[in-house]
Amino acid sequence: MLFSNDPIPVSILSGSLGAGKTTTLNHILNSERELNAAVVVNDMGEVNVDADLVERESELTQEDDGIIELSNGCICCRLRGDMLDEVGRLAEERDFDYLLVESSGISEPIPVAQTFARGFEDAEFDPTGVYELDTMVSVVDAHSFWQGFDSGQALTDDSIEPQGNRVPEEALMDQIEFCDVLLLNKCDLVPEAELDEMEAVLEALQPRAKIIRTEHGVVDPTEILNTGRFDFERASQSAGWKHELQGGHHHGAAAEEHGVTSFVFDADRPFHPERIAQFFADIPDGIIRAKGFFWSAGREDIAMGLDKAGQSVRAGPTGTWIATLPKAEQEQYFAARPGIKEDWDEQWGDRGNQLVFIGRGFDQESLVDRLNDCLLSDAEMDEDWSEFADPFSPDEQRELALADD
Ligand SMILES: Nc1nc2c(ncn2[C@@H]2O[C@H](COP(=O)(O)OP(=O)(O)OP(=O)(O)O)[C@@H](O)[C@H]2O)c(=O)[nH]1
Repeated sequence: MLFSNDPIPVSILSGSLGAGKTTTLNHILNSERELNAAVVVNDMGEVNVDADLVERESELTQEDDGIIELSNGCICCRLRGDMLDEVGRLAEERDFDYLLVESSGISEPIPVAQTFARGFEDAEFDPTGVYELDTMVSVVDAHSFWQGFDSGQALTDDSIEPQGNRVPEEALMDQIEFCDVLLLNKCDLVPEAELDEMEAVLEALQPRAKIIRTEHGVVDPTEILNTGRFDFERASQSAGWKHELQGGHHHGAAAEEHGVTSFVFDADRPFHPERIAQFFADIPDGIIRAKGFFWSAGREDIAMGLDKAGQSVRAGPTGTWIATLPKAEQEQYFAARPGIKEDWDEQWGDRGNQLVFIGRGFDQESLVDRLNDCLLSDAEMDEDWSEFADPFSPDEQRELALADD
């Protein structure tokens, strides 16, 4: 039992459509009979099927406010304020000790976590001190794991309304990269050897999370409730690619055995815009994740970003080079990050390329050769860069057209 001033712990379940979130939630509710939980279920459709399933298979009912349904929208965007107002109302009554949230299959976990950890400007209710985010759980479907990274397969499904121009594989990547506990569910449908391989990939994409294999969502509730694992700063740094950029390369025996590798391409000369765009549109299938920033010749004023999740590849303007900031701001930046000046170029400052690639069974050497060929040659370094054809969008990261196989 909580004391009335203790914050109420919250566990959030994310995961793609049909991965097993509802099944897991029901398992938890049924095996923790003593747990006095309230549940928020977010469904994209008009009828909240998941809420009905939770109600039918557990002892909670919607009438006595055990379950809040948020339908026809997503709690990571349109329904963020609604969710807070609802859980604020719940907190006033305060006859429960734990809050469980099941997000919709395409929810991005970061904004949902932010809503609980830091509140949301458009909502009246401020959750800080009332709720405390305890564990972010992502449920990954082992049975459709590889297809999950295939070209927009789920986009053809009419029941899904993509968020903006985001695609489900990007949501899947977010869910893998931002969580404390990762349930690899539906393990009954996949041979052991293949599960080992998936786990090696998952570890490379997300080195911090605890990975647990499950069948029909059967997991020890202590892995999900009151774990105290969530920490916003740590979670936002936990993606494998960030780790890699910070020089934290260490893959275990499992990765090695399954040919899972990663590397950072680092160069301080600009890319030819047309050649690098072509390269991005034709990255080998083995690369599951690529991320980072780059310098496209002719765009000296802006840092370009690359974001590849499965078959989806986005590239375009993303940020600012420190070299383009006013002197006073630059000094502040240098003061805060003493190491940065080591890579500072007299003429070009911090402009350069840092791209992380994570995948399995790809030929790193040939990839690096291809990337080197995309850099400007010595002769091109002396040309007028503004004359180069530039296929990138002028103002945002956009999906690149995929090269025909
Ligand atoms: N074989 C097998 N089936 C499973 C497993 N877990 C869940 N299922 C089935 O998969 C289907 C989807 O499970 P749900 O728990 O509804 O998945 P969900 O993630 O809540 O789905 P959405 O809310 O639609 O995104 C159901 O028919 C489950 O019975 C599992 O481990 N193995």
